[in-house]
Amino acid sequence: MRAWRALARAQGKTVGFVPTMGALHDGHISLVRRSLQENDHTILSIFVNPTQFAPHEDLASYPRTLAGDLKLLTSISLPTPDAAHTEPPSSLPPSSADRAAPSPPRSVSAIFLPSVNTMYPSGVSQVQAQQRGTFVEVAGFSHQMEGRTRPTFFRGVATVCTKLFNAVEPDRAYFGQKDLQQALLLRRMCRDLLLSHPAPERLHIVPTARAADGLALSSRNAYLSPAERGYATTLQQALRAAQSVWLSSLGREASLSHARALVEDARVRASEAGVTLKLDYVEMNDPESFDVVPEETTPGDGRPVILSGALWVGRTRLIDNLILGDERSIVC
Ligand SMILES: Nc1ncnc2c1ncn2[C@@H]1O[C@H](COP(=O)(O)OP(=O)(O)OP(=O)(O)O)[C@@H](O)[C@H]1O
Ligand SMILES: CC(C)(CO)[C@@H](O)C(=O)[O-]
Ligand code: BAL
Repeated sequence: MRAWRALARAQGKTVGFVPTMGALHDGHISLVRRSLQENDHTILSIFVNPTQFAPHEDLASYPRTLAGDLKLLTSISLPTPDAAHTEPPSSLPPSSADRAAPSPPRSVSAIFLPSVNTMYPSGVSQVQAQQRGTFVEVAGFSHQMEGRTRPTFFRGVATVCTKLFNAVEPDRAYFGQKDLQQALLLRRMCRDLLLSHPAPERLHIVPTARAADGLALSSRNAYLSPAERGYATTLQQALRAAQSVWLSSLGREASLSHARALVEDARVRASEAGVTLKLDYVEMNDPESFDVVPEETTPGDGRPVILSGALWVGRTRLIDNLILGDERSIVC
């Protein structure tokens, strides 16, 4: 990894990085495409990180599909931005500049598949009290939203991403909006740790890729039975319902109550079909502090708000979110 990175630097090539846990889908591919557009090299890592899973969570069963992942990654190619922009209109004869050899299409340059021992030289435990070695905590930002149900999750994510960033030293890194709290927290971590690889403003958040019915793509969707899949869009529908109430300036609680009521209706229907739905949370939080927004906040205030939630569909925990307002004004 270090030799590959040193060569890219010596050649003056930029490196974009997409960290993943594998079981790749079109959401991951949208991050890869964005990186291919913006960097000379794109590197993707696949590492199922034990420390972000609590002992009762699904580390053992997490989908691992390496052969398919590698096949998918090697099939992606994108015209280089230069080649795409210099194509002459077809009615004109090519100029001498146009006749210069076109740049080859860009594809993923490298795939980083570290072992658990490489990533955790001091050993690894999913039990925080038994962990030894160096860990990274983003204090004050790891207990809200996802962190309330998964109190050790962001410590594991921040730790592994620090290590991955140190290994790859990317110029830019790409994360998905589906895991919005994770991406914002990592941006803050880069700022707090004065990282230049990537600099916080070069940690990019890519919109959530969705199935045709609106379900956010996720590796864990593979756990869903066909009957469960029929109810998996409930969370997205609930968030949309809350959004419409929010836009009528009825306030946080009215909006969230609407979402909860929609989930309750779906829960009753699902249970008649033998499918269990259980709402973990729906919340509205400030994108900078992650605090719950005050009840009196309205869309007219002009500050963006994170509307997010998690829903158990059978034994599968699905998450989703919407940014209400102008996401470009989110600073951290
Ligand atoms: N639907 C999606 N759209 C855009 N980015 C996504 C999507 N799903 C995942 N990502 C992003 O891909 C990166 C790697 O995520 P990961 O490998 O955990 O996949 P995942 O589908 O989120 O898995 P999980 O089921 O564990 O949530 C993260 O930055 C994540 O936010
Ligand atoms: C960022 C990440 C790769 C860290 O393990 C993981 O949390 C993920 O895939 O979202
Ligand atoms: N995409 C988030 C990884 C996790 O849930 O563990």
